[in-house]
Amino acid sequence: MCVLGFASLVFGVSGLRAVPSQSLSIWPAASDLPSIRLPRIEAAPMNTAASKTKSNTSCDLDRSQQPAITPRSSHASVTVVPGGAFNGVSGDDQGDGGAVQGSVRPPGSKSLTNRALVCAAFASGTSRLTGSLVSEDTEVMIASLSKVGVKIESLDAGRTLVVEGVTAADSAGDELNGPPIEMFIANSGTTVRFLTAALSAFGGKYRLSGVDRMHERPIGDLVDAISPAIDGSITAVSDGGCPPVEIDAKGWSGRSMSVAGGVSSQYLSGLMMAGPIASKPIELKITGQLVSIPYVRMTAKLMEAFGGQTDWDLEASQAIRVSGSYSACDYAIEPDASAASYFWAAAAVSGGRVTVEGLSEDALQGDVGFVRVLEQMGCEVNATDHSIEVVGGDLHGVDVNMSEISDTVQTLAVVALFADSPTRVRGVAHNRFKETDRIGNLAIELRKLGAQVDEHEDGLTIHPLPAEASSGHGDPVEMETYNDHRMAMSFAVAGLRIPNVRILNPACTGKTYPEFWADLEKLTGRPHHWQGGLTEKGKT
Ligand SMILES: O=C(O)C1=C[C@@H](OP(=O)(O)O)[C@@H](O)[C@H](O)C1
Ligand SMILES: C=C(OP(=O)(O)O)C(=O)O
Repeated sequence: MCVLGFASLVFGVSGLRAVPSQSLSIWPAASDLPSIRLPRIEAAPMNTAASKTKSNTSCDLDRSQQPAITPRSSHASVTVVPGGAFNGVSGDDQGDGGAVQGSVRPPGSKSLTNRALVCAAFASGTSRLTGSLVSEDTEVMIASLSKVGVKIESLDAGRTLVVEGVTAADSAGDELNGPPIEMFIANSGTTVRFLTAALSAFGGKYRLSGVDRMHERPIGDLVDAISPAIDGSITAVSDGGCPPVEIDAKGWSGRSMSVAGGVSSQYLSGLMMAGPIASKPIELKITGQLVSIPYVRMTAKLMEAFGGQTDWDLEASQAIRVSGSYSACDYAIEPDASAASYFWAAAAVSGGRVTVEGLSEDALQGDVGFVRVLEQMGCEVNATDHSIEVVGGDLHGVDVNMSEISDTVQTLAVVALFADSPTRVRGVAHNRFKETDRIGNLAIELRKLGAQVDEHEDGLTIHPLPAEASSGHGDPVEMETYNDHRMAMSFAVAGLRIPNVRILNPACTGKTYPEFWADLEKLTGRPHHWQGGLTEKGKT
């Protein structure tokens, strides 16, 4: 049965450079994490007790041993043009230098597109996914699924995907004697984690590899969860339990698995989505605290739309039972809420007013909760059942656990620069394992703007930018993006307020939002300044 539900969700709320060498633990103490029940995100006033973490992970990365971060893919840079009441221009002015005002509809959600692709790929029948994201992360998912025999037709410039699923009968049994099917998953965490689970359940011989950074991002806990249940073998090849992943299997023979939740929720989501592909009910036990919980609820809702069933009571038993099988579905994908955070932040830092269309507070994506943090900081939030508007106000620092909305930490850190008191971000130790170290490298870059930023094991304290720093620097400040789309998009928000913020490798937004720069230009009504030969394709 196809359920197009937008169920309500309670908020819980690379240039070449050696990374600093330090030991890293990523297992936050229970006291530092949100309770397993989804709380509404409450950003407390600053100055609550500092958090503690303990080291207890099989996925520690010895960063002194890591290769250098992937080089920048382009030598271009972009400087967005500041504006707003804070730069001597009335907040009511439109156009050049004015506060950011307007509305925008971001492209489809990466998380929903890649989930819907997996469920549709292993469903009986033909699904139609509308509002899909067209970006690197979805392209590598589509290319990989196509290699398993899934037929995916792209209409409307990729925004509609017609997916003809494969079933267990089509499983790649023949390939078991031949070489593995090679899949390139770039730096897409959702793709490698979802497919590792799904393909091991489906059966066949596969090798999933990506860019250098992907080979530093942990997947060992997922491989460890699958190993005892697999009829065959599964290996994470790189040191510390990181991709490439090699699978040689006839599917899953076990029915119960245990997975650690503290490094990434994508492991659990992957196992959940793989359950119906394994064609028999399974039970998943979560060990330790679970990060990014709203994504797991999103997984359950998405699966439901395609006929997968999940029965879970995280609070009582930390266990999820998965059953059912997938059947084709027409599914409408929400705009991306993490992408929306940059536009809401643009209103916050420029004293403007921005409406994001196509999202409501009932969205499946927990990142819509970002607006409630902005509200705690002093912004006004006006939500309807199809849009969320943020109106800038006087900004105050907050103390907030962002474990549930960790993709918006960089956005919030930039907004925090313009508050009148410090902001403490907690609960995001796992952010060190994303496209780059989103704690350490974020602190390095924000300091370039003149901010005092304290790095903690589980987050950051961002102190307000001194007045002289927010009025700009004579020379451009070059902001490294580490090939991390969210660094680039967040620094664009800083550039809306601070003159001469030059963002390197802007094309890295292509991971989830190739049209970001064009959409921001449209919203601000003023062209950015491009340097260094970025092509029109790169720009848009
Ligand atoms: O399941 C998903 O779609 C995602 C889960 C989150 O990862 P973690 O669970 O690793 O925090 C998030 O950062 C990522 O962008 C998308
Ligand atoms: C962490 C992210 O992506 P992923 O883990 O899917 O690569 C992200 O998009 O911010």
